[in-house]
This record gives sequence, C-alpha cells and structure tokens, in this order.
Amino acid sequence: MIQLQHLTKRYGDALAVDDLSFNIEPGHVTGFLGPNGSGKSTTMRMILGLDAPTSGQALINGRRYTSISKPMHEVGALLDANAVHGGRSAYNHLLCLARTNGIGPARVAEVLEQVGLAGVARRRVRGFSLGMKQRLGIASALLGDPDVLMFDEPVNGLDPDGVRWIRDLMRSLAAQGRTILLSSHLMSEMALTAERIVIIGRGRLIAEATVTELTARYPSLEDAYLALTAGSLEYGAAR
Ligand SMILES: Nc1ncnc2c1ncn2[C@@H]1O[C@H](COP(=O)(O)OP(=O)(O)OP(=O)(O)O)[C@@H](O)[C@H]1O
Repeated sequence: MIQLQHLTKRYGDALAVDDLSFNIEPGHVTGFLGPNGSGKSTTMRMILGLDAPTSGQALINGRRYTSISKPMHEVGALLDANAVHGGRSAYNHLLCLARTNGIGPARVAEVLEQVGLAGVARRRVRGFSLGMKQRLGIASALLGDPDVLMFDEPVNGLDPDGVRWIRDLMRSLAAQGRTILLSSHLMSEMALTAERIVIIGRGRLIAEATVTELTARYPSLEDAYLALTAGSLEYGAAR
C-alpha cells in the first residue's frame, strides 16, 4: 500500500504538490491523472525518495522509502524510460541495478523474457526505440518482484501490441495483490486498465473514485476528467 499524508512540495514560490492525502490500495490498478504540471511526477518522486517533501510524508507499506534497506524488493518504478546509460547493454544495465539489491543474473534473464527483450538483451540501449526503453524500464521495476509498482506514462512510444501488453501486465500484477499506480494522459486506455482513479490539479486532490463511479456520472472517463479538471488547467491552448 502507498499512503500519502499531507504530502507537500514547494519549489520556491510554487506549490507543486499541495497537502495530498490518500491511500493507494493493493489489488487494483489505480490511475493517477492530472493536467500537465499538476504534480504527478513530483508526487511519484517523493514516494521514491528522489525528492524530499517540504512537509508531510509518503509511506510504502508503512515505511518511508529512505528507511527501506533493499528497496527494489518493496517498490519498483518506471519514471523516465530515457534515464538509462546508453553505452550499456540491456542485460548489463539490469544486472548493475540487480546487484545493488542482491538480485542475481537468473532474475535478470527472467524479467528480460517477461518484457519481450530477451532477443536484444546484449544490444546497447543507445540503439533502442522509445518503446524498447519503456520495456526495459518496466523490466527494472519488476526486478525485485516488489508488491508496490509505479509507472509514469509507460505506454508512451509503444505500438498497439505493446499497449495491449502493458494493459494486461498491469491488470495481472494487480490481480496478484500488488499495489499499482499508473499515470497516463490517455483516457481511453486508462478506462480499460484502471479500476480506481485519483485526479489531481495544481498539486491538490480533485477526485478519488472508481472508473465505474465516474463513467456512471459522465458519458466517459475522458468527459469526467475534462469536467473535473476544467478549473485546474495551467497550460491550455487557445481554441
Ligand atoms: N525540480 C523542479 N524545480 C522547480 N519546479 C519543478 C521541479 N520539478 C517540478 N517542478 C514544477 O512542479 C510542478 C509539477 O510538475 P510535475 O512534473 O510533477 O507535473 P506532472 O503532473 O507530472 O506533469 P506532466 O503531466 O506534464 O508530466 C510544475 O509546475 C513543474 O514546473
């Protein structure tokens, strides 16, 4: 489970995350939605200890990320598929990560197989397409077989087969009782993948509901999202 308790992040005068409190429960895919700049990535970075909260806290299974000794066994995340060393092979990239958490090469081979990159495991990441890098990022999140998984825009750059694969993967990981937090701007895909939705705007909680509840009140998840975030858009093109 992920618990946010009055989580707040200020950058200078700007409040990127403003007093967020909610729980992400195991056994579901929870979609994390919000307009550009609403604070989703900042929230995920704070959950992962990559950014320190200004106040409040984020807990993973009751503990702060920084107090977990082998974090890859508790939480896995894909935040930025391009954040990889291009000169390394996919296999070596994963092996380096695995070693930091006492994970052996057999598990590296297993996750490469799981994400469909076994055939290119010895190729340098620099030559990978965005979709291949997304798959590699997902492999690194899965390495420690964690209960809690977070994915920031994982379907970017994936072909239709990859999009379907991600959807099935997310749902099967949740069905195994894991906690899955998934951010995406693709509403139709989110409606097919997630059961629960958290919407934020300007760093604040706007709505927490199931997809079923939202689509009962609005014609579609996209309509629900657009109506609920209408007052929270920071960057909207003129129409
Ligand atoms: N390191 C930083 N320094 C200053 N401001 C930052 C920093 N990181 C994020 N911000 C600001 O915090 C706000 C929230 O950004 P964040 O990237 O978390 O939003 P997001 O919801 O993930 O957006 P997107 O959907 O565009 O990816 C933005 O206004 C952004 O400019």
